[in-house]
Amino acid sequence: MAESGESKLKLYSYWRSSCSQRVRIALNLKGLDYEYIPVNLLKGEQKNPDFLKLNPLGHVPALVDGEIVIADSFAILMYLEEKYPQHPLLPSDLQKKALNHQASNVVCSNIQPHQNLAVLNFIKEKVGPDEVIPWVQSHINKGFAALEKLLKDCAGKYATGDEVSMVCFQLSFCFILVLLETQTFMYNIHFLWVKNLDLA
Ligand SMILES: N[C@@H](CCC(=O)N[C@@H](CS)C(=O)NCC(=O)O)C(=O)O
Repeated sequence: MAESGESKLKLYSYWRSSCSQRVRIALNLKGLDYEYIPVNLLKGEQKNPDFLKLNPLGHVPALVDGEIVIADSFAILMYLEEKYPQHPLLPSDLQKKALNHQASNVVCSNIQPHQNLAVLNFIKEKVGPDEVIPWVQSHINKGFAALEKLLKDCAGKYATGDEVSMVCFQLSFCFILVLLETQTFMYNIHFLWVKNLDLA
């Protein structure tokens, strides 16, 4: 659903990127139409000069809304929430809202960065291939242990109650951690409406 007179949203994304999945889930939850532009991280397309103009860090996702460019999943979710209030990503209860922010930031700051391709390759090259998994696991496990404590008293059907909210999207990255054979926990994480997978 693009509003009349507005250009269609564009999402630069990679199918296996957990940060991009969060945004795809939010877009689909809110019923927003968008153009999907694949950026193949394994082929290094995130380092193409044209993409670096959108995000100098060379990370997906990036959302383009007319003249507005936002290149960070948390910032994108907040933007979508303000501009398209339908199917809210955050509960109205202040405490639950704060909890969603806190848990989302644990994922964004303390867990996800450790399993980034650039980080994995750096450890592999500078420290050694056998060190990658233990290094990453030790950091990610700390984040999960904290999340588990944070959410244990409020989890319902979803992470912070019976409504889908932002932190569920943040947690959609669990499948990557399963690949890394690290400790996982699942608070009924639903892979909602993840569409347009680019399997290239
Ligand atoms: N804080 C950023 C992190 C973005 C990020 O780390 N994206 C990963 C994919 S999930 C990426 O593009 N990695 C590319 C690389 O490591 O070269 C966000 O939440 O959007």
